[in-house]
Amino acid sequence: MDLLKIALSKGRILSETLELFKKIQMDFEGVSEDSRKLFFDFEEYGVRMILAKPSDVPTYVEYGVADIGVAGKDVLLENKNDVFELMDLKLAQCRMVVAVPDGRPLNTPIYRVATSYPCIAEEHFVKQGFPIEVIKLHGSVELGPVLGLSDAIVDIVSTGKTLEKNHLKILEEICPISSRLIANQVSFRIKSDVIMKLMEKLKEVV
Ligand SMILES: Nc1ncnc2c1ncn2[C@@H]1O[C@H](COP(=O)(O)OP(=O)(O)OP(=O)(O)O)[C@@H](O)[C@H]1O
Ligand SMILES: O=P(O)(O)OC[C@H]1O[C@H](OP(=O)(O)OP(=O)(O)O)[C@H](O)[C@@H]1O
Repeated sequence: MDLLKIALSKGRILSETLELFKKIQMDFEGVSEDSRKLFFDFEEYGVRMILAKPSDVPTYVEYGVADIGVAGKDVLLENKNDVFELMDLKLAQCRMVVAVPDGRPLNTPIYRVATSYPCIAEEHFVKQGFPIEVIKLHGSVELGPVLGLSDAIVDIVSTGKTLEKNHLKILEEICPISSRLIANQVSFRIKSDVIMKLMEKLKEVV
């Protein structure tokens, strides 16, 4: 049987994603990062579940080793993989923002921006007509302005706690972020029946 291969993001959004599938009677029991196993077959649902690093999910889907996947809009905007974005699953809702030190006087120029999202940051400032230097960091980007590495950051904000604890404030919002269901372009055509059925069920619970 040709299983529908679904790539899910490990980490913070895995449990929410599994909960969502549970709501449509797909209980992927035993899927957990703790087991260190990275793929699971569920013949009863006709599904192979793949657990990937969040930023790699669209890559697996683009190359067709996964038919569909769940990925953050941030990853999709940054990586620009050739995949279909099918629906907003409304999980892991947060915002992509520009943040600066909270005591920063208005209109202070921004020259350097620390971020894990260099493309999103670059595009945002280019649109505004500001040439900036992007400093790529892999996490804890809030340290950029605190340590004097950068004037601003472009990063995700959810509760705002990380900004607050590091004396930063939002200067502007770039876009809202949430998890999206994506599909490989060929799989979407040849497995359209099963993918459409899955989407219909998901739409009822999202
Ligand atoms: N603070 C947050 N609140 C809600 N959603 C978030 C938050 N941070 C990230 N996300 C969303 O969850 C997705 C996965 O985030 P997660 O931190 O697990 O991945 P990651 O940054 O690639 O982690 P790591 O590099 O540690 O594996 C992101 O792509 C984003 O869409
Ligand atoms: O507004 P908050 O609720 O505080 O969430 C925002 C933080 O969450 C993410 O970081 P994460 O926890 O993934 O760690 P990281 O800095 O290592 O990416 C993001 O990069 C922010 O730092």
